[in-house]
Amino acid sequence: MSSYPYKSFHELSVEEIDWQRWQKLVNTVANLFAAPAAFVTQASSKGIEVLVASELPTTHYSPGGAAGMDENVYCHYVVQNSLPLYVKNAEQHPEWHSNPEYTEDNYVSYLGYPILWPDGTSFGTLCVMDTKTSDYADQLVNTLELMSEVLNSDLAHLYTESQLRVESRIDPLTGILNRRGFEEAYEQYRRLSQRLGRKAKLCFIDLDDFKKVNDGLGHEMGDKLLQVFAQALAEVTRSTDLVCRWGGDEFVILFNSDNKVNLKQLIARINEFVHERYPAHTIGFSSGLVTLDLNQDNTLERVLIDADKAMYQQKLSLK
Ligand SMILES: Nc1nc2c(ncn2[C@@H]2O[C@H](COP(=O)(O)OP(=O)(O)OP(=O)(O)O)[C@@H](O)[C@H]2O)c(=O)[nH]1
Repeated sequence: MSSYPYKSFHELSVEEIDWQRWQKLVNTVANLFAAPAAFVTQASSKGIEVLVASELPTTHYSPGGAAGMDENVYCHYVVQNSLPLYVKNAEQHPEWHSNPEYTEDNYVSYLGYPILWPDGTSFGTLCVMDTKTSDYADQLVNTLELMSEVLNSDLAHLYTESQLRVESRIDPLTGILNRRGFEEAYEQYRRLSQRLGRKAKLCFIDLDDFKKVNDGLGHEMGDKLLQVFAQALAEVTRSTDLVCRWGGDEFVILFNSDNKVNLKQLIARINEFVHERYPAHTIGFSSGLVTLDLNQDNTLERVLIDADKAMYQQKLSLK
């Protein structure tokens, strides 16, 4: 194995972690075991990364420090097997004689419990290390297990919270951003673009006579056409563009680039995509494209009014 497949915790879009509580917990573990070091670690692409370290002068590793996959450290065993590990005296176990924690930092004793994401995948460990051999009472060992379960449940809350956050920003019918998700993403993009001096284009799209589609073909078919239309938008745009179902039969695309947008070509590609899947139906739509000057404080509201106007002009010209 070259590295753990997990993202570093700091890269996850979770903001609600109560670091102070985790710090207190780790300090308490060191205290309770009268040990020089306790840690919460995470398995990440770096290997085993220290997330929280006991705040003691005797604690050798600090947050951010990591042991690579080639280093025979205790936590690898716990993460890879999702099992606790108790080494009372590494000297008596040749398999740990190549462990730098033992050979270089003299951590001869290790007790660690796995910390798991709610889906059962490894998160990391809660562990305590000592430079003396140890013989912890069962009660103490059980306490560490209990504390690792507290961390598991913190992670479960974070997981649910971040899932909910994602779900509340996605339109359930089409799977693309909903209005709320788009508004947030637009704000982020606007701020970033102002800093980087980037430009963007925004396209507002409204399906033509969609009421007639529903009335003529039924609501279910209407839903399917909305889905395939959203798929078409996602297909013909770049992964860095934002595609949103603004509501009902209205869609918005934010083109995240300085590149020219060829609306005619885009419309043709959307039509082609839909036609390949539903040859018997065409989805007529009108679109309005505006260029955004992100150096001006262009609120989304302002931009959409302009795009909407451009679109209605097109719609009227077709009637
Ligand atoms: N099947 C389906 N229809 C929807 C959904 N959301 C909105 N609609 C329908 O989309 C239609 C939108 O109607 P209007 O806004 O009047 O627009 P239109 O009929 O497309 O007319 P123009 O915009 O003037 O071309 C309404 O009939 C809505 O019921 C949905 O989730 N599923």
